[in-house]
Amino acid sequence: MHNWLAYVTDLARERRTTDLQSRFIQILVSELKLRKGMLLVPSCDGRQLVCHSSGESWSVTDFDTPFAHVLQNATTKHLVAEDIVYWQSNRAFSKAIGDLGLFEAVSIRPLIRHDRHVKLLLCLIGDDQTLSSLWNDASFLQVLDVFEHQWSLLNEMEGEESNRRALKASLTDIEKQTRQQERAASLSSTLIGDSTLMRRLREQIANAASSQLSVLVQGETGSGKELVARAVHDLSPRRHQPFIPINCAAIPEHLLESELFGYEKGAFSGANIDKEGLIAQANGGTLFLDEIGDMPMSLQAKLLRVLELGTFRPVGGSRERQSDFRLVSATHVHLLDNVKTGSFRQDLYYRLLQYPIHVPSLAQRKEDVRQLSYHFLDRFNHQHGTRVGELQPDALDMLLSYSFPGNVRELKHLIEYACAQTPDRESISIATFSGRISNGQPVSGSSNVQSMPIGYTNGASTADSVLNIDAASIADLKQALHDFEQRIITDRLSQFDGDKSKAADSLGIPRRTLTYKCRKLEIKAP
Ligand SMILES: Nc1ncnc2c1ncn2[C@@H]1O[C@H](COP(=O)(O)OP(=O)(O)OP(=O)(O)O)[C@@H](O)[C@H]1O
Repeated sequence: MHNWLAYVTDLARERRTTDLQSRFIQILVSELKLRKGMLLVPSCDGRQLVCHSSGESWSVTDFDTPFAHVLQNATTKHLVAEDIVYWQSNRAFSKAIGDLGLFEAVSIRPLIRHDRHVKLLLCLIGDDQTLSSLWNDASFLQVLDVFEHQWSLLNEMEGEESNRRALKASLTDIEKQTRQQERAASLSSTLIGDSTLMRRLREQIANAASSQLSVLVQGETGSGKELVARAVHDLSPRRHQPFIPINCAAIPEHLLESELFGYEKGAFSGANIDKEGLIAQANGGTLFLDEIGDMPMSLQAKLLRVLELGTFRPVGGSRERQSDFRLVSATHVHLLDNVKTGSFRQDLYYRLLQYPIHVPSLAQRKEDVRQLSYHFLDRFNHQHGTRVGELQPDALDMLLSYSFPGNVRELKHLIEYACAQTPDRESISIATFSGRISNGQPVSGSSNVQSMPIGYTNGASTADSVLNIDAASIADLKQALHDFEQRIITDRLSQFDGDKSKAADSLGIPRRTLTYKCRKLEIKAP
């Protein structure tokens, strides 16, 4: 005679279904001296039954175990040794049951029927007589009832709790997504363009900004890589710390190391004081290495070391320094090709590429040409206090059919050039572009002296005129210096028949620097 009711408080005390199940089976096994007891729980998709304690599972789609039948018919099965032979072809089942003794049986009972669904199976293996009388024992059936109630209650509470957690997680996800979208949208006043590609780019920037990963920005010259790098910094948690840019192509090789790492007094002749490098200055903020593809091999190894260890040593220094910076790099070359040809370290490449961002060329997003054109036109008017009107339809059409090898930078220069050619309050005509674009192609030498406005006086066309700038009419110093530099280099290149080494020598700058300037100023060698 079992005192089942003594266990009721035990069961009512459990607060989790898993604990309740274990406690229940424990009670049954010890009270009935069973060989084994299991509770089988249908998986979420209903295709499997999973044992509450061992995690073993049985498919219930093939009906090759009695479990599937009990689940389907919702009636108790009591199987003695000869019945079990029939099911022994299912290895997992026969392993779980083991060899039944002569007086042993397997009882499988469906529990907690709800909407014609069975929520649990109780499987008991033990003495045949004990098990067959169990289902007629009123006091046991009362305990079973308590167990089922308690299980349903806990299961419902756990379901609600998991729904609450899932809801909270999805709300957090939605909030995060909304925040990311707002951050991406906040870039639309600096990274102009409403094309799908531009919107996707802004989203990528917002995602990259919230991570700590190294970002590699790739894209054609003039497509906006530097703007993207800056935006990654501006949206990142480091935005109140310094953004330190350096162009690896613009600095002579022998100076690049000391620029980046700094130097200590006496490191070389002329090093009269300690000088902090850009890596140290970027501490807490972002270091932007533009034209990373031009970084010399020797420095690539040193950069990799800084990225791996977070420490570096200034030139001539003996002590390691620390700098916590986030690296953003950019290149217009296909860096993987450089890796293949051995001019760029593969390990560094993958270290830089933790978060790749590709900036689409302007030709890939022609929809943005109009918006960008008006952006540059408004900026021109604002900077020069002018009121140049809109683009005439055929002028806009010409821009839309142009291929823009120099990307957004070229469009910007074209608009500035057109504005400078257009009298105040008049609209920009197609004729203003005639010196720069013809039949959808750049006019050769269009970046030369004849076409560029300095101080917005027309007609400066020779090297001599470089010195004849109407300084009083300069309204944008940056633009004037740009044009001035462009004229000098263009003139010097034509003087040396396009020989960059000679032109660079004659101007007292390294060839690398000249090459870099030519690209930046869109100067094509004659
Ligand atoms: N989406 C854009 N919206 C507004 N201005 C842009 C956009 N993209 C580029 N620009 C402008 O175009 C010019 C060139 O951009 P930027 O210097 O970022 O290009 P880049 O890809 O870094 O060029 P390079 O390869 O020569 O270094 C800049 O004046 C920049 O402000």
